Amino acid sequence: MPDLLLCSATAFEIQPLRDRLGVYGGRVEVLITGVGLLETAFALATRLSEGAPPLLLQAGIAGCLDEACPLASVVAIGSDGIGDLGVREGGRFQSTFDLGFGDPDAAPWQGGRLPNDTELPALSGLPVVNAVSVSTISTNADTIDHYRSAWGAVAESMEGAAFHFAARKWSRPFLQVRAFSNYIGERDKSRWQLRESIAALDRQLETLIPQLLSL
Ligand SMILES: O=C(O)c1cccc(C(=O)CC[C@H]2O[C@@H](n3cnc4c(=O)[nH]cnc43)[C@H](O)[C@@H]2O)c1
Repeated sequence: MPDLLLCSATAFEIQPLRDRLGVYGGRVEVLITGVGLLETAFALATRLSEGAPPLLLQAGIAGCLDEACPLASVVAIGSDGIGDLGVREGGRFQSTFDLGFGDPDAAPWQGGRLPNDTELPALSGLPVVNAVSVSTISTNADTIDHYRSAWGAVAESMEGAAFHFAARKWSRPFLQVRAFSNYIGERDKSRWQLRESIAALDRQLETLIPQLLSL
């Protein structure tokens, strides 16, 4: 059994680390979950039901909702949730919880959110920000404003909430780290910093993983 399960949506996002995985002598297992909440939830449930490692880490790129945060900077996620599960009607978004489906405080939910209330975000030494997970990448200004105001979101990904949900269900210490590849709503891919964000993520993982393995 490894000491740490490192998951990422795609192999590409953590390729530099995968190339040197041997340095951890079998203590770190990599799980490539696939893109999006559904694939991530299924991959994690399948893997964790075979025996959950004592520490869970998710790493990847993300969109950034705050232009004060530089691209290629790396953050730890304090809280995540599903941003687009519900209905948008008359310019107003209502979540499935708002519509009366499910209990927003039934575990692993807490107020309809999936906070990381372990010590790991703070221990990482990274800026801790809130995130929102979506199935449709945001390009609409009203939607982006809603994620900023209702969620306090600074990061947008397509898998974080599935990871927080699974980790909270299995009661394992967990940490989600994200490097900003783009500002959300930016459609000009030449302005994205994919290569730079993956390199920055890798530099953080290089110090973070030994730190987590020493806990
Ligand atoms: O083609 C596009 O417009 C496009 C926009 C955002 C992301 C992609 C990807 O193919 C990457 C998917 C991957 O990266 C994470 N990610 C990165 N930026 C964002 C974002 O602005 N909003 C949501 N997710 C983002 C995501 O977690 C995926 O795993 C293509």
